[in-house]
Amino acid sequence: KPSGTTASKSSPAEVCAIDPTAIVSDACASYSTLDTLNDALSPSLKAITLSTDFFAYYRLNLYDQKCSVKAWDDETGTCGNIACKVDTLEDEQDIPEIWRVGELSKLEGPKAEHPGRQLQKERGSQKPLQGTLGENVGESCVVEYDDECDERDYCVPEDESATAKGDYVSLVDNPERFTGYAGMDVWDAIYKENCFSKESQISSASSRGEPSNPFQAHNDLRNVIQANSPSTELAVDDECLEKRVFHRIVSGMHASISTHICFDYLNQTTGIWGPNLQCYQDRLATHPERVSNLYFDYAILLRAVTKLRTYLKNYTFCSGDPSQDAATKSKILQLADAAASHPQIFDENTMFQDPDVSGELKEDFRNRFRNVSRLMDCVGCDKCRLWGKLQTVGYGTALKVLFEYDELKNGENPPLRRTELVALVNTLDRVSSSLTALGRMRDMVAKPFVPKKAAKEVGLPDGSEQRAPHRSKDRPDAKPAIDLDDDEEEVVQPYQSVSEIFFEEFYLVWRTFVYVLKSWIELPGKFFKITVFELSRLWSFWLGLPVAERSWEIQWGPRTDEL
Ligand SMILES: Cc1cc2nc3c(=O)[nH]c(=O)nc-3n(C[C@H](O)[C@H](O)[C@H](O)COP(=O)(O)OP(=O)(O)OC[C@H]3O[C@@H](n4cnc5c(N)ncnc54)[C@H](O)[C@@H]3O)c2cc1C
Repeated sequence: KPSGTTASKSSPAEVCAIDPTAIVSDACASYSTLDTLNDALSPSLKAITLSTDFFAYYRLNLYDQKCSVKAWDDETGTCGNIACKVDTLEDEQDIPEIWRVGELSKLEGPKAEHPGRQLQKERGSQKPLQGTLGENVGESCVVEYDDECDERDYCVPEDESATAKGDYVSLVDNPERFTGYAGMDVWDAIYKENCFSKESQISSASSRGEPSNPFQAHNDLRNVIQANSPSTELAVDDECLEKRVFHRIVSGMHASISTHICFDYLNQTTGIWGPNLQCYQDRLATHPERVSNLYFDYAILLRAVTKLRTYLKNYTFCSGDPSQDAATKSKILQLADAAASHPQIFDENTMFQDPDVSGELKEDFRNRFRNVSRLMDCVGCDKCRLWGKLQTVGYGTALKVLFEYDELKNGENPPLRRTELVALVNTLDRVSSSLTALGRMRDMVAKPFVPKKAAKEVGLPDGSEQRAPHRSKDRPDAKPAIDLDDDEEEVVQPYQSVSEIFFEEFYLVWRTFVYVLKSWIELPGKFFKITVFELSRLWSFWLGLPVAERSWEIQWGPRTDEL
């Protein structure tokens, strides 16, 4: 297959037209490589996010920050209008009670208020939260002491006026899933807001007296994006490159949220939680560029965690609890080591190359992430806001690590707060879960064998069938659901007769046979094309002409589901 290609736009009937062997644009790995990596790493990631106090709780100002976008565009004054745009949240009163935010998306897990400095002093370091998160929680691993936001951060400064900076929430007990919240206007504001006008780019370049090619870094980025832009959603033009790069990250985050919504969906008629394949088709399968952006996000997040390996070796996870500290450290280092043992999946050195513009681009990113984080305060659903805020901090931290950190140095790197580390690892876990969920939903569409009644229960369109949902044991709503985070979940086995099993196996053997036969038939032609291509490259080289990039590569055979 030619490297650097992704799928063309798929028809609604297709599952997902992304070619697994294609390289994810901007990253250095193919879709199937990232899938394999995710399969290998997700158990250790789960062990970290589910079972360490340090990574299972998060501190944020969830309720006290007003939806305000004032700072984002003081000069034009348009921010007020965009702020108004998100006031559809007020309209939730029109929604039937059962669908209101208060009903569906209230935080169910333990919460604790962050103690102010004075209270912390009085309570001492062992029980600063006084058991409010549960008696078994190592509070010294959870509490973060107030510090100031560094100017170099991609983070959002918390509300300085608040006496206590935020609440602690359990991420394990507040899973990201369908809430019924309609956030289209917030997404719209997020995508619209982050664009720099062409004029500002040109003026910034001309003020430096650069007549030609002032945007080498922009062009580098544009080239890699252009190589793999399968749809109009990521259409490449010359006007706003920063927006497009930023867009990939946000769109990947959006795709991840959509995946969790579709995978853990509440069927309004039956009250059953489970995958909604129509939702998957509508929001993901028919938009390969969104899926591509999700993979891109996985690559940058994992690369950031890998880059922190040395830093994590010297990090103190919870003062005063050496055993927890050691356990947490060993788990996160195991993940970083395992990730580092694979070839690099993302090369941040291809970005921000030009010393003349890289400072501005980084500043742009920082400002945009702050703006997006501020927009998260406009999300009118507690749980969505929790995960939205966490994930923007997670991506901001990844960018900070990728572009501000030097792997070989330690003391000179900018400080990393506990919340940033927790957000980064949990954001990676969100995207990792999304890749797994996408694979499952892809399989469900591709391998239909559950009776129609069960298919209807999980929202599959008429005429389709699918696997039955898993039954989750520990959810308060205890309805059948697939829970990627629950290792002990019981799988409801779908009904399959002996003849169905036989034909399924027989069909697989047949497809394998056809595949092998076809490969042998095509082999001489492929060898001939490769020889001609290589000779033409040699010819160009000999003449001193630019040598075309190699457009073929050797790959392992397909997975069973690709046959
Ligand atoms: C920060 C945030 C967090 C949220 N968390 C949750 C949650 O946890 N649970 C929940 O049920 N709801 C959540 N929502 C709401 C949810 O994301 C959707 O807004 C809602 O389900 C309605 O979906 P939709 O299909 O109408 O379009 P939306 O997902 O709202 O998308 C709006 C428009 O954006 C475009 N678009 C969609 N996906 C992408 C993409 N990946 N890349 C580029 N463009 C895209 C499309 O043109 C689409 O019409 C959240 C919303 C926000 C803003």
